[in-house]
Amino acid sequence: MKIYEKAPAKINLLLDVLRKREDGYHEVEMIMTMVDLADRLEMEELPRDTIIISSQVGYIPLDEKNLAFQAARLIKERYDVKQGVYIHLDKKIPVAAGLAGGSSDAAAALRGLNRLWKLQIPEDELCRLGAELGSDVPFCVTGGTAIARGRGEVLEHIANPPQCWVVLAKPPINVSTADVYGKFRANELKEHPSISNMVDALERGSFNDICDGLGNVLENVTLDVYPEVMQLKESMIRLGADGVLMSGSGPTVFGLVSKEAKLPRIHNGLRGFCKEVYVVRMLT
Ligand SMILES: C[C@@](CO)(OP(=O)(O)O)[C@H](O)COP(=O)(O)OP(=O)(O)OC[C@H]1O[C@@H](n2ccc(N)nc2=O)[C@H](O)[C@@H]1O
Ligand SMILES: Nc1ncnc2c1ncn2[C@@H]1O[C@H](COP(=O)(O)OP(=O)(O)O)[C@@H](O)[C@H]1O
Repeated sequence: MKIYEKAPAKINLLLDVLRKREDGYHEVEMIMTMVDLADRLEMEELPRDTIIISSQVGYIPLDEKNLAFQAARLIKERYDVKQGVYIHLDKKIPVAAGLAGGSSDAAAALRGLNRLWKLQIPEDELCRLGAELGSDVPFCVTGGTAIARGRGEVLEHIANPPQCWVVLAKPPINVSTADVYGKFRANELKEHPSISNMVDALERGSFNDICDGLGNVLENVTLDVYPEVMQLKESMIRLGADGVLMSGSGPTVFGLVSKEAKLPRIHNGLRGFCKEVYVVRMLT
């Protein structure tokens, strides 16, 4: 039997860092939501005790470094599953982009294998397993829109944003999340974006207030190293996007757009100097 799972990309509408913790991670407060740009996982049981990963792209690891591999290994170990699995990853989400592609693949593997092997693991337990694989994985297990606290794994679900267009532009650089957090200095931060304003804007479904409330304290770290990310932000604003922000640790910049008629200008304007531009819907 073959089963399929979608693994959508996330964006951070808000990302605040409160402090560095003793365990090396940073205490965060983020608001995350999903967009309709997704990898697709095909999973098939194998009779022998093995995990095989394949993908149509050549630039991701296919061995135990792959997060979908790690998800399968974790479920097999914890639930004493003797069968193996073949997982094909149809990658559409750009890699090391701040869009949680690897985390979402891991989450989709957890959900899919739970179904394939009829394990009946409840969602909160899948989230706990996910947290062992990465800070963003629990959110990718549940999807929706959530405030993420702790190192990202403590979730509180809130209202989805109103439907709108999301333009994603990824410059041709790969950013390491660990490097960005490593360069971040919490004590040099002058301003924190307001979580409560954003939650309020989401609850009221106010597109304009959501655009006004966007904020990411990691932006300046990445912008310092890669000025092209700043250029991309400025271009998106100039071309008419209503709200613009870097997602996660970057380098992808997203623009929220309410009017479809604005999209061709933004899309064509960006494609002039950025090859990877995607126009998608919010996943609500
Ligand atoms: C920045 C964010 C925002 O959503 O996303 P991305 O830009 O990676 O998509 C996340 O916090 C990334 O989550 P994730 O990519 O799952 O991180 P992990 O694998 O757990 O951690 C990678 C490394 O980032 C640092 N890290 C991560 C999370 C956190 N709260 N504090 C940290 O300091 C640690 O150095 C860790 O070794
Ligand atoms: N299934 C996967 N898809 C993409 N990248 C993966 C996967 N598994 C492991 N990785 C590794 O994880 C790193 C971070 O990738 P990704 O999750 O796409 O980025 P980000 O943390 O910026 O959201 C990449 O450098 C890649 O080598």
